[in-house]
Amino acid sequence: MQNETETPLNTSTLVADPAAVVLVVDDEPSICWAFEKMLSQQGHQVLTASSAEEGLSLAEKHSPALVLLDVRLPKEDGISALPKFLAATNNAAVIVMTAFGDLDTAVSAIRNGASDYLIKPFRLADAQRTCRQALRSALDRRSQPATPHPMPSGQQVLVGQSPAMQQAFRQIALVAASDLSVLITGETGTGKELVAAAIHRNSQRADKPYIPISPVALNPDLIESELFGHAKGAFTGATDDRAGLFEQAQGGTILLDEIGDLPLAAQVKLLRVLEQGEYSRVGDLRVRHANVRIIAATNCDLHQSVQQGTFREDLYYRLTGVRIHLPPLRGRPEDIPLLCQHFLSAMDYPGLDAAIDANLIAELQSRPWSGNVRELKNAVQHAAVVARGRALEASDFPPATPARGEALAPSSATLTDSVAAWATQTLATNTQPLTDLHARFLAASEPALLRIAMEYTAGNRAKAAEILGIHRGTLRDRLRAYQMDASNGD
Ligand SMILES: Nc1ncnc2c1ncn2[C@@H]1O[C@H](COP(=O)(O)OP(=O)(O)OP(=O)(O)O)[C@@H](O)[C@H]1O
Repeated sequence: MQNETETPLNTSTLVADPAAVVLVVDDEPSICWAFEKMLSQQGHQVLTASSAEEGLSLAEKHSPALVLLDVRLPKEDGISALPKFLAATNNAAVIVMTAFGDLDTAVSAIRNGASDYLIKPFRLADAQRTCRQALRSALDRRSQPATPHPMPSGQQVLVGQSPAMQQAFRQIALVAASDLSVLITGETGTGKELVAAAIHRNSQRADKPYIPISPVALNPDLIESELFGHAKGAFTGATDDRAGLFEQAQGGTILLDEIGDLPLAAQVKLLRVLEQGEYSRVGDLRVRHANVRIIAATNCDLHQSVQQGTFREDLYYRLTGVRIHLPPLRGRPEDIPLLCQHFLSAMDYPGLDAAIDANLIAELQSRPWSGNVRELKNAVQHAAVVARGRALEASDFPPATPARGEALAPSSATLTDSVAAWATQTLATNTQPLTDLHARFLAASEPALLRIAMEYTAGNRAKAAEILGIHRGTLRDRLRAYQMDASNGD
């Protein structure tokens, strides 16, 4: 991006635009940085990714309104990934970024559904104008009535034949018809967000906005303002009145993902919305009416959070009235063949019927899938790329990740011996019959593992969670449970 000759930014007019989630996919860190700075100054939430694959998983999770997509990316290029971004987002605007002389690519990108393109190197002022126009038309499109009960795109279809998933489907159908708030529980990657989207899509609010919000992705100092809006002068930097996400979702549905991460002050406001259908912007006493259905999701034990004082008890009981639980994938192996077919068919994999044989299915069903359906989806996509059109084999799949708890599985004789000695001694020294040996083992061994991961990442929880292969919220809960949460977070 060229910065020297640009016209000055007119931020006073920009802050009036509604805040949106913007995704920048570029392997040049300087480009990501420049967009992040420019767009976050305008109040947008900016996510960045250095590859199409990483970008797609963020797009699926956060449904950005605008995607800035570079053409030249390390693995899959931007042009071939474009349809996937369009499918993974709800009518996002996609701006394709190309190098000089690559105009033909840009033109074909527009033909394939991109909203606009930018030719590198570009001036900041041009980029700003293009982003603004694209965002406006995307937000307009999103707020316009959609076709009633649109067919879900391949990305949004919930697949499952196990009794547990059939039960979940029944519950979705029942609650969709009502306007009740719902709590969706389940381990990471079990499909909670898909369920929330399905409830919205099948409800009377289907033609109104559906806004998934992840409190951990919001600036903790501004979270109340992001959710409920603020009045001009409410705090330093509040230069204008601003509507929050609840206002943008008016008439529609909000998904509060990882609800356990919501700060206590925002929990109070949320309870008021749930009980009285009212809220006020930060710094503004005027009572506003919220016509929004609230769906919450969590992969942690909210009841434990209540006991630890980090989650309000009244809110807990208000939310747990209707609960849909998604069991882990290892508890419903009969869903694995169907899911594999589904993910391969979404990739238009040739010879679908013969692509996976019974032996391979049995091998996949024996894996622990601690990342659940998300891990299976990534593994199938990985295997399909390696197999390049032939029938898939076990060796095409990435190695199985260890089961929870098995992460501590001994890799050396010394560790094995220590675990065996510990278990023998614990059993021998207990006078009462034991019923919680596994929990005791975790409590004895897990703190050391967490401490090392936290030290290794200099206290950065997001990185530590990545290394451990667990969700950030889970790590936070464990650190809290072991009273190891004095560090700064991320
Ligand atoms: N039953 C299913 N059928 C088809 N795809 C699924 C199913 N369950 C999950 N997926 C896919 O797995 C991925 C993870 O799903 P999702 O984001 O809904 O999980 P989650 O439980 O909300 O995870 P997290 O707690 O980490 O936010 C998505 O790509 C989703 O499309």
